[in-house]
Amino acid sequence: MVTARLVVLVSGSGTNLQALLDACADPAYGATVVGVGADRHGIAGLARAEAAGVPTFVARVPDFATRQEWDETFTDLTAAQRPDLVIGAGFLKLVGKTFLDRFGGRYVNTHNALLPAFPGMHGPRDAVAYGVKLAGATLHFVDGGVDTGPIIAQVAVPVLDDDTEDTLSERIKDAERGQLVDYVGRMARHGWTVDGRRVIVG
Ligand SMILES: Nc1nc2c(c(=O)[nH]1)N[C@@H](CN(C=O)c1ccc(C(=O)N[C@@H](CCC(=O)O)C(=O)O)cc1)CN2
Ligand SMILES: NCC(=O)N[C@@H]1O[C@H](COP(=O)([O-])[O-])[C@@H](O)[C@H]1O
Repeated sequence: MVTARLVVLVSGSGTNLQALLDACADPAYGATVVGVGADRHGIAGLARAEAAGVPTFVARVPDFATRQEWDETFTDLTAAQRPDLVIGAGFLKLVGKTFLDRFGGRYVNTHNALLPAFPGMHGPRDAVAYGVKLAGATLHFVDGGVDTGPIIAQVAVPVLDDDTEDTLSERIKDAERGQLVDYVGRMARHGWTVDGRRVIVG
């Protein structure tokens, strides 16, 4: 069976990455994590990759003279792993035109809000502050905007009266990991089509 090559991008604890690593241990899943990229050193996500024997790469924005130079280097480091799909899993850098010219249409991101509500860095915090009763996670293609690309899948969780940003974030992440594993596997095994903003997997 042909297996899809995944590069996963992380900035933090990497529990979504771990869920993908665990799923990929089964050959029937149809995908393999061939590289893990980050925008910072010293994060648990990189340690998880190293523990699994997966090559890692890091490029820090402050180490480059311009954001464009960072984007070009990050693109080259990602391309070196020859990914079929790039997965943003808690990756906290907006990528630029060079990256999107290379990987647009096969860069998917999991975001911890029900888009188009609450894009950006603080989905659960914004959901609690707004007072919504349903929150969740969105798997979407990445385009040139911030969390504006075509939506692949969404999963909802309740917001409880005593929720804080942290308790809601953990409830979302529990649901988000299952959705990510389910849909990345389906995309790897069956492919997908995009018609305008509508995404059909399989
Ligand atoms: N071009 C795009 N790149 C990325 C997107 C996207 O929609 N378009 N999604 C992100 C992930 N994301 C939320 O899901 C997200 C990540 C980062 C930011 C942001 O404003 N980052 C700042 C820096 C923040 C920091 O380092 O602490 C920045 O990039 O300068 C917003 C949304 C993946 N990439
Ligand atoms: N907008 C980007 C963003 O906030 N992403 C969120 O960061 C978490 C990473 O968790 P993890 O490192 O444990 O996988 C996830 O909930 C993801 O949606």
